[in-house]
Amino acid sequence: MAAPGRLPKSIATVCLSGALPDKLEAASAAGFEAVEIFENDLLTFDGTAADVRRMCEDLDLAVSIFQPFRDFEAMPEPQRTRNVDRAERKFDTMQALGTDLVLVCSNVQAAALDDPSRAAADLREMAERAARRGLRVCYEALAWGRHVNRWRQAWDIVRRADHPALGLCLDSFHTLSVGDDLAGIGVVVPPEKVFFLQLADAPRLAMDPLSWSRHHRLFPGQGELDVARFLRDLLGTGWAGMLSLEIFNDEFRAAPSRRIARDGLRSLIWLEDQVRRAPLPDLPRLSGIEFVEFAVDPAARNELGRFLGGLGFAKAGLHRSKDVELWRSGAANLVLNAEPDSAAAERFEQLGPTVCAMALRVDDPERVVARAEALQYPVWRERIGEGERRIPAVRQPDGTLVYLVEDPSQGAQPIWEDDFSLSPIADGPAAPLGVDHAAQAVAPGMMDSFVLFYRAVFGLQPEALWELPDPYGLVRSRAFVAPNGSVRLPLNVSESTRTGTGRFVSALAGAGVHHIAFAVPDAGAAADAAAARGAPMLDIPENYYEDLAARLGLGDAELHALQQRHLLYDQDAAGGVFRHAYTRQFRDRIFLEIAERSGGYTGFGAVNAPVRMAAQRRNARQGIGSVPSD
Ligand SMILES: O=C(O)c1ccc(O)c(O)c1
Ligand SMILES: [Mg+2]
Repeated sequence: MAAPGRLPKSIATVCLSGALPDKLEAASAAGFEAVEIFENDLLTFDGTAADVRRMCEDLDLAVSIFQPFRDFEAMPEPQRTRNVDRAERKFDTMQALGTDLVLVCSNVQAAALDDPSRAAADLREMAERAARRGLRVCYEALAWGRHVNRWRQAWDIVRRADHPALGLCLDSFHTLSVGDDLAGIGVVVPPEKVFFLQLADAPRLAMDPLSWSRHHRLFPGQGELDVARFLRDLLGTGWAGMLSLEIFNDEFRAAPSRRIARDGLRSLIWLEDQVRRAPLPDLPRLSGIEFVEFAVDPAARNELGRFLGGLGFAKAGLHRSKDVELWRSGAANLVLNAEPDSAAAERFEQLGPTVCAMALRVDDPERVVARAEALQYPVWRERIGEGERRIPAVRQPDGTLVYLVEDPSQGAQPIWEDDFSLSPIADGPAAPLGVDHAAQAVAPGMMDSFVLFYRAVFGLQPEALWELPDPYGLVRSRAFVAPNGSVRLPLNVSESTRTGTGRFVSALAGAGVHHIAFAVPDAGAAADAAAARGAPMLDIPENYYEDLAARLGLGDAELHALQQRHLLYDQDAAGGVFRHAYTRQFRDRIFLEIAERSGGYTGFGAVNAPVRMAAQRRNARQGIGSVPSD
């Protein structure tokens, strides 16, 4: 039974990959109370409807609905009579399945009559036949229905049919995709006549609703439709039924069903918070990336230390009880973790030197932990030594850790002082003000899991998607940004295994941070200092600067100053300017950036990414900057 406030939750089998038993197990393991049995999943199952019913019973799952029943209403004879026979046969199936509800979606046939009273009469007859067996029918307007494609039209027909066993099915996608909403629904539809509710989000795409719906639906919170408002409008009528997810998505169909099912449940928990039905602990107030942590062993640490030294990083502290070093430049912190028998060691054993974690500064770490746990994200607490601070972490969808540390600028004792013996270091010119952003490569099909994670746990907003041409394929990039701009996390994904992103993902069997940008007050001075230290900076071709001059009309002196330092440049419409430069790669797996923002620039220099990616490939071919990997 659902807790007070919470509503029971269901998921359509069509959302999940695998054979029907896999789908049911995944739904049950995630904690759903019910499943929509999608007819195709039954047709392709090698067993009877009664077998499905038993499986569901064993898994503690109710069958919330059987669907879809297509092209039923307002057909001319002889299809009309045939449809009634077809309905009786599906009622048999429903009874064997143990569900009392069937979904009829609006007719898409060219032969369908544009006659609401005929549609009403047909549905009334179906409802009457259903009622004789104790069954019920609900009617859904598909956004591409031949004559019925809005919920108000579907309601008009249900109202005319006037049968207690006939009600409405609402589906957020069909309503929101055509620019409609549920405003005012309470005035016309009694809440008890909404028999079923399907929830789906989607990205905004310029596409016909049918293709959009069949391939690109997402869980609530993963897309751009206002599903929360949709649900709020319905709850406002006093309706309190089951929340059911119905997502047709090509990536979901290919992904492990357990991850997708769990994301589905999380999306509904998040949505219940959005509509204040079952509030979660408040979102954190974020104030930056406190550190990025590398998994190393002593040898890799030496090599990585030399690489970091090029940007002015130096050892600034030693952990009191573990083989962990703090490297620092200005206000940017990097942790090099060689402690055996730790989460870092586990990652090092498998993947060699890589970023294994990052830490976000938040107002109250324990509240974030409570929020993450309520959303069923795993929480990690490393063992600690006497007198040391326990830093909790949440696991990202790829298994890497996000530590949560209290913001030292808000009066909290910096974690470094409890756990490290610190040795002061002298900062060079234009030392970092902090970590500007940390970019991650994610495996294809994982992006939407991250969208939900960052939005639901941290309240990060996904920015628009960039499509960046790498010499060997396309990289799609999307940044997640805190509302106050203090945390920026770009995520990159590539279907091609030959792009920089794709190679990183396959080499590292998943995902991780592959690029850390440090905010500097003056990119020119920082680049000069890096050059003086012999940092391996990425060469940028002359053509880039010629294009810059043509595109943005920069003066010769400014252009020369950029070119000399391998600096890239971008500006936005409001006059914000971005100057940045990259190092070559460390072992083909991580590179660093110095980044100067001015005039309120909020982007990442995405226009320059193709130039950077091509330069990285050129450098890699020339055998520079990429020490052979282990
Ligand atoms: O795409 C479809 O055909 C389809 C079927 C059933 C639904 O509930 C739906 O929203 C869409
Ligand atoms: Mg639907």
